[in-house]
Amino acid sequence: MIIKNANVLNAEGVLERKHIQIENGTISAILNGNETIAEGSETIDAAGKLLVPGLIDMHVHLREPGFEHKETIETGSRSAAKGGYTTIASMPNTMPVTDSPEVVKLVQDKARAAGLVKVLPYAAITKSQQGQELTDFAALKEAGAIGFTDDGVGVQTAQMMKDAMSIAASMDMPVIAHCEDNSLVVGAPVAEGSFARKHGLKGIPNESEAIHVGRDILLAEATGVHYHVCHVSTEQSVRLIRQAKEIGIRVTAEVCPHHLLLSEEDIPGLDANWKMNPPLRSRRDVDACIEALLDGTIDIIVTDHAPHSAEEKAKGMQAAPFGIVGFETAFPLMYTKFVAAGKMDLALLVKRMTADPARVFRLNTGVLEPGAPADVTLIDLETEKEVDPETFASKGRNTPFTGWKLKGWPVLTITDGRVVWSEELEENRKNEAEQQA
Ligand SMILES: NC(=O)N[C@@H](CC(=O)O)C(=O)O
Ligand SMILES: [Zn+2]
Repeated sequence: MIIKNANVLNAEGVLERKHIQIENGTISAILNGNETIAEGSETIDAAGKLLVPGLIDMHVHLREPGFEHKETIETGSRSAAKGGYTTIASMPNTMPVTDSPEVVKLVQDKARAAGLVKVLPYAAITKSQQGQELTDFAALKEAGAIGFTDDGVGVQTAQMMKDAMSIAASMDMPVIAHCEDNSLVVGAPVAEGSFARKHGLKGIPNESEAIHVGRDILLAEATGVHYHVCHVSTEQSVRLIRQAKEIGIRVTAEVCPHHLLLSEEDIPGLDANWKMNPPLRSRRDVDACIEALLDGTIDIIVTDHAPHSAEEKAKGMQAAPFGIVGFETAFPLMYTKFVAAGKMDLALLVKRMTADPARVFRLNTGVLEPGAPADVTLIDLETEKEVDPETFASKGRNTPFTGWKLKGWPVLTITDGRVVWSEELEENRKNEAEQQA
């Protein structure tokens, strides 16, 4: 396969016209755009499109097994591919929880059957994510888990976290933490602040996140583990991570587009499509997260794709589950609101969604070079479209970004040399499904 005339970022972050040659699922050559090429059996003309390494999302919820009404591994994979992702890491808060080799294998098997993107499973730190008893780390690593996390809940006791980190360190595995001290939260659906006060709701304080970040940084220092902080949302967490990095503690961190783009002041009313954990916080927190992403304190961008059904979200701000979908809006949001708005270089945005996650989690993808897997995404930086949840490939429609006018839409996604998403492919798939019905 040849992808010709693509715009590719060079090492200096400047766009150059290139032809990408793919053989047996691998990038075999990257040729200068003015070279004439022998066209292969399959040629894709990418003229005018940006070609980047397939995007990598290290924090996603695919809901299978157990919550297939929200999403399945297949629908989640398709949503990811449509969003330009070729590698995603799935969180273990399924039912049963991904706390045994059997569930790790089930996730891998379903992902392979879907055959769209690479799904890297995380396994739970504690059995059923109850915080009481550690899982069998060795067996889970052996089964293919790439790290340990109880995402969805914080590990409440320091001793449990320290034990988890000691074992993970001894087997060279990372610990990934959802940072939340439950004693500071109790039943609050939104952040502490003006929105909570206005609507008479309990508030989630910044300390509930940052207190775990601080505790865990000390434990990471003591154990030497690679400690990765999930969905950073507070100024205080940023400060602690920055200091820890300065003194050489092995900490990395992620942030979600919604925590870079929305504050509590933007929440229009009691609509649960604006309810997620961590919650939307103050403008100061948003600004701190942006600064941290730009200066490298925060290493990577993740979506925390968290689909829920419309019925569940209709229960209202207090009762609805936390979470919003993310795959299909992440790149257009970040491109339009940061790159096109002149606040971030295109090369840095792409790096935070490809090479940086690959570096942090030691993946063999995320770069465009001969010998690398042919995981690539073509992006249209010109066409403006409105976010319309009805068009999502995800089962989830829960997004606060409905109606936003964005550019930077992925148009073609290739995993291991195979086109896994394009409009044409999608049309064909729908037609076939209709004929079968
Ligand atoms: N982020 C969310 O709001 N929800 C996630 C859990 C999580 O990532 O904490 C979910 O599983 O729904
Ligand atoms: Zn979480």
